[in-house]
Amino acid sequence: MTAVLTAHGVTKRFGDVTALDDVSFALAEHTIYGLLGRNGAGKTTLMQILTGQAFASSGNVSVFDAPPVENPAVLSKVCFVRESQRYPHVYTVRHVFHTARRLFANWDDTFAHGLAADFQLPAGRLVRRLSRGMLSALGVTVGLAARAPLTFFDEPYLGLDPAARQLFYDRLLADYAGHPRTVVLSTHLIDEVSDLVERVLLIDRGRLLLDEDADDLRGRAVAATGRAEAVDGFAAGRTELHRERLSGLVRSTILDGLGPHAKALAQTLNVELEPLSLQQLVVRLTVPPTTTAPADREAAR
Ligand SMILES: Nc1ncnc2c1ncn2[C@@H]1O[C@H](COP(=O)(O)OP(=O)(O)OP(=O)(O)O)[C@@H](O)[C@H]1O
Repeated sequence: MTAVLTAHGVTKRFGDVTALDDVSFALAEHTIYGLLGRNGAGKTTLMQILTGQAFASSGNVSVFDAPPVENPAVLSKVCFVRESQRYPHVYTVRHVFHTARRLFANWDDTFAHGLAADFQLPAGRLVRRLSRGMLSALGVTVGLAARAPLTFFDEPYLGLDPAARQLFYDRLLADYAGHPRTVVLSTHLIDEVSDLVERVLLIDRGRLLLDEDADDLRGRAVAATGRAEAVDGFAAGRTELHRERLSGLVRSTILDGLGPHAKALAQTLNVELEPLSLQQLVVRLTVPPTTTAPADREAAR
């Protein structure tokens, strides 16, 4: 794999809060990542450090083989789109595009104006007069048209309605096909991006819980439903993440439960198997179990 970014042992402390705890991973070129995790998990803090906007308390980051902090050569290849982006008071949408053209070597003005039209973004309007959704559309437009080799989207599309979000996903995929780059999407809308992302980084309370191929994860866990003894028989020796009772039946969430052997066993035991979506899996891995079922998060690594 050709890495565009590597992070080694990145830890970030804010007083007694450890926002990131010994996080290490690499981002490959030409890959779309989903950066997932619950509120306060550390996603924004991580992206700020990776884009040179904040210092790690310890550990190091290399972006295109150099430290990103105050490094214009590196930062010209990196685009960080976030909802809290501030613009000068007098800026219109057109001004933002002008500035982006100077900042990003691969900026495509025609693409930007095409996206603005798609999102019904008035080019002459002051940014401070845009609606929340329009501001999100502006962020997304800049992130796409910049065509930066490394682009981070920190939930910039939260203000977008479902149709506009779909437009963003469609445009991203279409443009990515012609102009492959590394994209990191931080989002809580996991089901929506589940088919888009190729690899998943899951952060839980500052620690990197998963760094895996999205396809592998999609088939990784199952919900097994049946009578308690049957489910016990199926779950024996497997990693059970969660268990609940449903009117006389037991439903157990199990990791690595979908192989041919498991399917045959489930059939014999009369246990019904249902694959978990990426979102369900992330919820199960990051929400503490409310029952006495054993939960082995380490096994998910
Ligand atoms: N400047 C700061 N000072 C103190 N604590 C901070 C600061 N920035 C972040 N934190 C804390 O660090 C932790 C991680 O925050 P971060 O914003 O990175 O989470 P997140 O995963 O992006 O959350 P969300 O999904 O809610 O946006 C939280 O506990 C947060 O309160």
